[in-house]
Amino acid sequence: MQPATASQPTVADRVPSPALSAEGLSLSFGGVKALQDVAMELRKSELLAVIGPNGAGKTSLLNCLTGFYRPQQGRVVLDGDKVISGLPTHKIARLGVSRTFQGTHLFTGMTVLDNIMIGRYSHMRTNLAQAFLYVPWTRREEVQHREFVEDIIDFLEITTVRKRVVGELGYGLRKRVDLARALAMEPSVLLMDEPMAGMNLEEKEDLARFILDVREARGIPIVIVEHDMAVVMDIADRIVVLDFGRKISEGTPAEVSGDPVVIKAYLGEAH
Ligand SMILES: Nc1ncnc2c1ncn2[C@@H]1O[C@H](COP(=O)(O)OP(=O)(O)OP(=O)(O)O)[C@@H](O)[C@H]1O
Repeated sequence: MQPATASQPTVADRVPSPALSAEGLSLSFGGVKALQDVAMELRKSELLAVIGPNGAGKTSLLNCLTGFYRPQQGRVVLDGDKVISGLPTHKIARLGVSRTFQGTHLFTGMTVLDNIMIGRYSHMRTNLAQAFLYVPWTRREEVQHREFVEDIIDFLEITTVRKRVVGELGYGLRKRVDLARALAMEPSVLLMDEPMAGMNLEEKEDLARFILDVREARGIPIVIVEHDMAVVMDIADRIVVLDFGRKISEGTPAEVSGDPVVIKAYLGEAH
């Protein structure tokens, strides 16, 4: 076999590095093993769902990916070469990992627009004193951030409520504002923790459409933790299945839903 030369790319050169990957993650709380040697890969532009029965470790995995939990073993790598496990959450967010939460983490007394502007904070150069004195570049910077945010507001079709206080909005719209706030951070990957929980069918269909749009129109790869199997099977490109902290299956929706190991894990939950 010929050795690879500078003019002959190797297979590794041709395969794009994953947007985000986890290698050998283990995490325990006392005697509870929340994650055991879990590996996963989020490919560029894909929508990857993480599913599993209650207590399987889905939220723990998401928390390790975003730095909320620090795994005792393993590492998380962004864009093929940036090791982010061990970094504080705000640094991980600044590097482009953005998330939405179970429920929402919005300021209910503030307007939709102001909540989304908070998502721009990590991109602002202006400090508080400069903002107070309103120096000229502060004004220019604010205009640029406003334009960016208005574009997201249009994209998520929340223009009519942009000046409304978040506390007055229904749950479906709040979740859309939460998604807008996450997008305002200009993420390179987006992680969503149970976005459909507590929604009616119409709200679920709306949000599913916007999630697909984020992936398709903005090219942002997404990890979604979700209990609603109909939604997962409909929108996911691939699925990772956890049970008792271990990865028990991985593949396309068709592969995973036909996997006897997965069926057994879910039947075990029902009985
Ligand atoms: N902060 C914590 N302290 C102690 N135990 C925890 C903590 N977080 C998670 N666990 C435990 O780790 C295990 C995995 O929990 P995790 O919340 O990650 O599962 P999950 O798959 O997201 O569950 P669910 O679908 O019910 O939200 C569970 O046994 C849980 O009780």
